[in-house]
Amino acid sequence: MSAVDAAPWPAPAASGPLDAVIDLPGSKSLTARALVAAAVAGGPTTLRGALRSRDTELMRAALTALGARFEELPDDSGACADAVLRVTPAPRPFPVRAGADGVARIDCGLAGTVMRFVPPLAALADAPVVFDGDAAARRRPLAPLLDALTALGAEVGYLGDPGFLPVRVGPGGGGPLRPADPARPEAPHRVSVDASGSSQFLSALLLAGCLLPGGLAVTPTGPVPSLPHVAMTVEFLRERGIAVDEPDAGAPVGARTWTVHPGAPRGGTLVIEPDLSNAGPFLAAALVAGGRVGVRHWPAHTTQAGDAWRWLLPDLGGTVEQAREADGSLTLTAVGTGELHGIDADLSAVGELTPTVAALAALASAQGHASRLRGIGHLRGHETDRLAALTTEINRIGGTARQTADGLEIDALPTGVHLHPARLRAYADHRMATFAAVVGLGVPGIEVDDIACTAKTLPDFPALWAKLLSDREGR
Ligand SMILES: O=C(O)C1=C[C@@H](OP(=O)(O)O)[C@@H](O)[C@H](O)C1
Ligand SMILES: C=C(OP(=O)(O)O)C(=O)O
Repeated sequence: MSAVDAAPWPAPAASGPLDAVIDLPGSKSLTARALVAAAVAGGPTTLRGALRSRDTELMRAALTALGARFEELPDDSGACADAVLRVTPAPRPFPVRAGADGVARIDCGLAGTVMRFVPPLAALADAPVVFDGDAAARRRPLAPLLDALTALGAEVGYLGDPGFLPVRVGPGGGGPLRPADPARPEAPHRVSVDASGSSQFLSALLLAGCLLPGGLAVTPTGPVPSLPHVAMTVEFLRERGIAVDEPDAGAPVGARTWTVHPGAPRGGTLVIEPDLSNAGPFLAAALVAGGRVGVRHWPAHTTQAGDAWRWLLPDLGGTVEQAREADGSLTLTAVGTGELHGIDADLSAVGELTPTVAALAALASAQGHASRLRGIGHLRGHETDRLAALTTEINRIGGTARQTADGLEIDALPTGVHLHPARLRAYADHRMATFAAVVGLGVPGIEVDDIACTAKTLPDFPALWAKLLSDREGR
């Protein structure tokens, strides 16, 4: 039985103002970087608060196939229910573990982080690896990264459609492992990449770049979306002792070069922040239902895209408060009245927040407000074509949405026209499933065909959502 054959999930409608405070598991993006850095580090790493979800389990399996070891320890802090992981880094070159048929395989599932961050490591392994994933992963862009690896001397062989999974990646003649210039061993390797389809191509090269003799200088040939995620990669490497030179923000596109210097990231203990992108649907719930929803342990400084909720939610009709708890941590609380505003926003830097923003915008359209979401053409290459999916699902419930070249427009509905119940499709996309959950708060009778796909980054979503709605005492 496939997930969509399972019984649809009835999205609960709001029955009154909320008053909840929640703890969320660790950030998917920070956990992915932490697992990769720990797997190639100069010594063992202990990770606290690491996310356990489909994406991060696949990342662990991928890095295990390249020789890293992961051991779960009992959580002695009592502070969080997430895994405490002890990571023993892989020796180099990474010793590839082949299956019974002599072929080493890595399953990427639908995880952009696995399908982008791990192939550069396979170029530094002792044998080729075959990467494949879900049917939807075979449609996600990969060619610019693989072209960059080929330019660095790796072996890349397409096993299906050129430019897509499945693909075999190996060290070739050892290209990336040799100095770029034998006469100047300190000189970095240099490569260009078109990262306009995904910032993950740039992050992937930077994460592996410190392992190349001389390091790696990467020049994107076009615009780069999701720049906070690149900043996250850079900050992450620097915190682990790797020097990274960043280009001037004002430098022209095509002339901006990120240079990562050689070295092994430091091991040690690392605490992962809660996932602020996954905080979005919960905070949005306060705007739809009215009342208050707090998220504990909001970081005071962060590179996570989800920190943008602090300005996005006020634009959409809510207010945001931050309070310091007795233990010194921050709780961020969204406060709403049920009255929503439309929004006209460039979301290129925070594209993964779009489905939640679109849910609020769709509900705002039934209160007479139009919205325009711009700068997010690259969402066509996410877990599903999110611009197509959001348009279809908003129109399915009686809204009026259309795609533009780089985003979405949602028209204000005439007075007296309401959104109506429907069974919404998730397209195997965790954020389309949570889009539907937020819509369902405001439109009684919404069902979701596949709520289980939220396990990609937030396995407990249905239970957390139920608690959000029942927890009237909150604190
Ligand atoms: O590096 C990362 O962890 C991510 C980068 C972004 O990818 P895109 O630049 O492809 O949007 C983001 O949307 C994705 O959810 C996670
Ligand atoms: C785009 C996303 O994921 P991925 O890491 O698979 O690219 C996302 O989580 O919104």
